[in-house]
Amino acid sequence: MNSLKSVPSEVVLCNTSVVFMCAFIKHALNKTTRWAVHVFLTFVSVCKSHLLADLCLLTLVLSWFKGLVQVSEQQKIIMSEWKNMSRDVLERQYSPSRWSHRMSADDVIKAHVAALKSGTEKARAVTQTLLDVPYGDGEEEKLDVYVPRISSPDVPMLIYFHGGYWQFLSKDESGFLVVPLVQKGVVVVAVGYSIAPKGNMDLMVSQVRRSIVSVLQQYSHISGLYLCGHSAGAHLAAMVLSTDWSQYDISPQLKGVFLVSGIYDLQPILSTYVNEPLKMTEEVALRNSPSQLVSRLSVSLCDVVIAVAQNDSPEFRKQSEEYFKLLVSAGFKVSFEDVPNTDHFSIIEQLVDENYHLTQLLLKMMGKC
Ligand SMILES: N[C@@H](CC(=O)c1ccccc1NC=O)C(=O)O
Repeated sequence: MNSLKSVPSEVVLCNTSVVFMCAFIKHALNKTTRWAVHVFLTFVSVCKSHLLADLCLLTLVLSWFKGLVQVSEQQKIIMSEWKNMSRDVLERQYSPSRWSHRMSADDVIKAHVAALKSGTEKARAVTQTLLDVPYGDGEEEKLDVYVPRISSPDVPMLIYFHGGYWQFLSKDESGFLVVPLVQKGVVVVAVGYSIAPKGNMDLMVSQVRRSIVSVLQQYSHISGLYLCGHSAGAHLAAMVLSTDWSQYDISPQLKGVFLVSGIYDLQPILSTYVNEPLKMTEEVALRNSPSQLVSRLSVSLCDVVIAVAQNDSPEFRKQSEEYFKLLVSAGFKVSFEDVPNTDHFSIIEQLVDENYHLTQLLLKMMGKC
């Protein structure tokens, strides 16, 4: 065996600098592998064989290269799976009704609209209401307020943004979730906004933000402000969470945001039928994607719940998982609820029931359980 002395000094120097270079790059990629590199380096420095030292170096370089390829491949798969989908596949992924296990796509939508309408009629029959309160000058810039009968010093307010892919539904069938909340002393507000094709994404986002400001100006005595949204409404609620309030008269202190089966990255729907009435450009989709705005969020004490249906499509489920991870890494207090035996529609319809898991969670968030 050769002693270390017999290895030419320039070889040792060159090998060592390559090892350090690898270690540096590897450190930039993955902090945990730094320790593996340290072990290699120690091994190289103590071994007495020129051949062994070169073998170590070769192994290290090869493992780094393999790791580099694997990491970038994984990142590519995670970041852009939807980019590899054909239009047909993408449209299926973004057709929530086609993933229900309960009924056909058409029937599940009909049943959804019927459930929301009858739930809202019942809520209006048993609750004190203030309907069509304007929050702006636009025809759709109105909201419905559902008020508890018993007055209490602790009155939280829940503002609800309806779903419907920014092109269906309205506030008029968005009172279905009111009864179990109002019974516990929560004021519920259902917000109307200008759906497409009349409205566009920038307008809808501006409307929901302005609705909050207006409500807070009229109800300054509430004990806490909470938001809930379903599907497109969860997207709008998440955009409220991402608001730079410096341009507004007040800066609302949100205590909790309850997001149900939402979309947080609008890019995948750009090339689908969903975008036909919306007519979003890539720029519009990016500036209205909550997932793009997380880094700008200042972490607040606000609680966030991200709920997704067991039978939401894989793309919808992934949207929720990825937004959840982004909020966690931004430091938010956020929890993820994968709701069993639900689809995109039943996950929200069941809020009519006070014993439903999400109703209980929502009440718990508002300190009313
Ligand atoms: N094309 C969509 C339609 C849809 O999302 C929808 C239609 C009516 C009412 C609500 C809907 N989405 C719910 O949030 C689907 O396949 O479900």
